[in-house]
Amino acid sequence: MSGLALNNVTKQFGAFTAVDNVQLSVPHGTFVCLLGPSGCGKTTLLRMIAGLDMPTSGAIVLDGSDITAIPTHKRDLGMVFQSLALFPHLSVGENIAYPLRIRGTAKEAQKKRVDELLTLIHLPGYADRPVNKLSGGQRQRVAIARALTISPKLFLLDEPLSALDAKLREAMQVELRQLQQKLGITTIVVTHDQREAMTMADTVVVMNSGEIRQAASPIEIYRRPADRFVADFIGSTNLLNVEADSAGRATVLGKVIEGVLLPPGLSKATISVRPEDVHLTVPSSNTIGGKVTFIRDLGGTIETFLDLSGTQVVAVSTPRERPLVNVGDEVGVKLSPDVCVVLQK
Ligand SMILES: Nc1ncnc2c1ncn2[C@@H]1O[C@H](COP(=O)(O)OP(=O)(O)OP(=O)(O)O)[C@@H](O)[C@H]1O
Repeated sequence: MSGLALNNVTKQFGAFTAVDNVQLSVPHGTFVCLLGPSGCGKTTLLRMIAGLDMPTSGAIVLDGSDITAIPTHKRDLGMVFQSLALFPHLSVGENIAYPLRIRGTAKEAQKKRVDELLTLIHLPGYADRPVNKLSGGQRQRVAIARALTISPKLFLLDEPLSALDAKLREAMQVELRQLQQKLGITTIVVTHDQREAMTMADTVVVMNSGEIRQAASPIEIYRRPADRFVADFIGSTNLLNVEADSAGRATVLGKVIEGVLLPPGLSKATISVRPEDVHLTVPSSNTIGGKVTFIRDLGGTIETFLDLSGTQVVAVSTPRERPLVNVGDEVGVKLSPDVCVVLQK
């Protein structure tokens, strides 16, 4: 297979397992984001792919060859880490040309490649500027360009945008994704920012405690979370306890949610329902009864907080579709089956 494969990769530090039996296949040209809470093993996994850490067991395979024991500098990688490590005393062009210079590439070819890359990162004509005179975002682009100078097989980035302010960071996410698509380079980015992951990735890999909990497209992760951890970690969600009736149908507070079945043999479970999928209506025999406890109007969206006999639920709507409710109102909650995800774990 062309691309990267992680086969049962485990990393232990003494008795502590930082990465636990990770299995992942990254087809050539894919953009993958490793996402998860602090300490879940993202950086350790990236460092093993980079050859900076050796797996305790398992294999790393690139384009069909086992590279587990190959040193970093022979892996054909481009890397950008949080501390960009640009050479402050060199110009933009000298920084970008550095990987070619140490390989003894001819001056003319170096210059040509630098110009190509400067166009690619939207900084044409910047070759002679000192890097310490650049803005944060410009420096970030130079670090990215330098990592791409030798057209690597794999592009690895660890929290590359975390030092930037929110606005610039969002712009750079779009830029990085567009650049990756233009070059078709297999890219793996570590981030703890789910918006960033959703913006850039073909595949989001959600990790917790050293394990992959789900690896799927952003929309699938959001719409069909594999378990409770993923449902709760990605976006915000409502977790509702459900019980099976005699026909196996899910019920909330005694009301059947038509079309949602619990797996055979399971009498209780939790369902995840996104706030934008909670619809409010007038109370009736087919709705779940709730009371409005708080309304937060954020301009673009309105959050309606509800109490469903002790369970807190949030419904999000836009001003246009805003239900006419006030704090203290009794309302009916309607859940359509396609928005309810039954979580077994
Ligand atoms: N060299 C090491 N020796 C011992 N423990 C380590 C070492 N490197 C990492 N760890 C531990 O392994 C776990 C995973 O660390 P890692 O840096 O991969 O997490 P992370 O998901 O990247 O977290 P963050 O988002 O905070 O950077 C942590 O509990 C960390 O303390």
